Amino acid sequence: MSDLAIRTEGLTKRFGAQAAVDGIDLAVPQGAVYGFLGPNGSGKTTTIRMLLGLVRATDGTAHVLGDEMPRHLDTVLPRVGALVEGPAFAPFLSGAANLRRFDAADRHAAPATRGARVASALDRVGLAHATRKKAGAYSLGMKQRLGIANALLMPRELLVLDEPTNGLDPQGTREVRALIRSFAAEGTTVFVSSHLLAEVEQLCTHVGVMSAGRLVAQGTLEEFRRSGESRVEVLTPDPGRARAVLAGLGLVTDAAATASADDGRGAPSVDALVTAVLGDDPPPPDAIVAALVAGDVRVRGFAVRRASLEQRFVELTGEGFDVVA
Ligand SMILES: Nc1ncnc2c1ncn2[C@@H]1O[C@H](COP(=O)(O)OP(=O)(O)OP(=O)(O)O)[C@@H](O)[C@H]1O
Repeated sequence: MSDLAIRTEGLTKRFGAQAAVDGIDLAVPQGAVYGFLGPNGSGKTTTIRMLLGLVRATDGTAHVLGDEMPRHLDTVLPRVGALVEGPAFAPFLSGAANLRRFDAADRHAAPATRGARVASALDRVGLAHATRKKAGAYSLGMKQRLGIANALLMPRELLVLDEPTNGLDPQGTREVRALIRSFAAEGTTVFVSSHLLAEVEQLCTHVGVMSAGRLVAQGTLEEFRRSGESRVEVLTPDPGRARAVLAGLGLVTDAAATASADDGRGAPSVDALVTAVLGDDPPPPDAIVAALVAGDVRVRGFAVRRASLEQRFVELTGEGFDVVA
């Protein structure tokens, strides 16, 4: 199982009677950009805190980079860069001075190379121009990038980022996303939590969906796309016959949305939209069209549509997502 950067089994955290995280089995492949998606309060931050050894699990196990946490905290954490709830920067110190302080607190960081490390981390996140500026005068996006620079002071195999674009304006958001992509391009595994579906869709190779403390789905983004229901849509002035043909193909048609002039050949025809769910092993679209035509259905429009990721997540969590990019 060494190909997993993060693996948990039955990981659970209870606060009193409430299970904030309820027996989750995470599997984060090495090299993945894993989007940990869920509405507010679904248990993402608590999970991340357990992974990093910031809070003890009530039950279950967590392995990070192959070693059990928190037992191997001392050897695992130096290999992990983390951004959790924004680090507390001293507002009156410059960005560079803040990073030097954090670097000095890391006993694995050689003091002789500190200046170079800090300069290169700031450069990496695009803050080279603002090294002397006080952190208190940074924009929110700059502060977040300083937080990421802090996570990058040492070479990391895994980055764990808790809502890294939260509160950022569109420009800051774009910058942080571009950074995450560049880490991924270098082969760093990234575990990033988000309540933004569009963000996960744009950034991630894998996704895990949390709902009320449970991991309700997990897999590649592509698997998610495919797991949503597909529907066939037929625009026709002959909805009755179209329904009969689709039913004959074993497809379950949706209730008619609109009444329409049906099957009256010669009568002024009104197009109706007939839709049906494509099940597990549907006939190919061309066979559906052929069957419709053979069944005397005048096909004026035809489409096969897959449920959007948003519809899929709503199905899974019973909650709407904030879809703003
Ligand atoms: N220290 C704590 N004591 C009691 N309850 C807590 C504590 N920390 C978290 N919780 C509860 O656990 C649940 C999960 O919270 P968590 O912060 O992990 O969710 P989240 O998905 O990260 O949400 P958000 O995006 O709002 O941070 C919430 O109901 C929260 O109130």
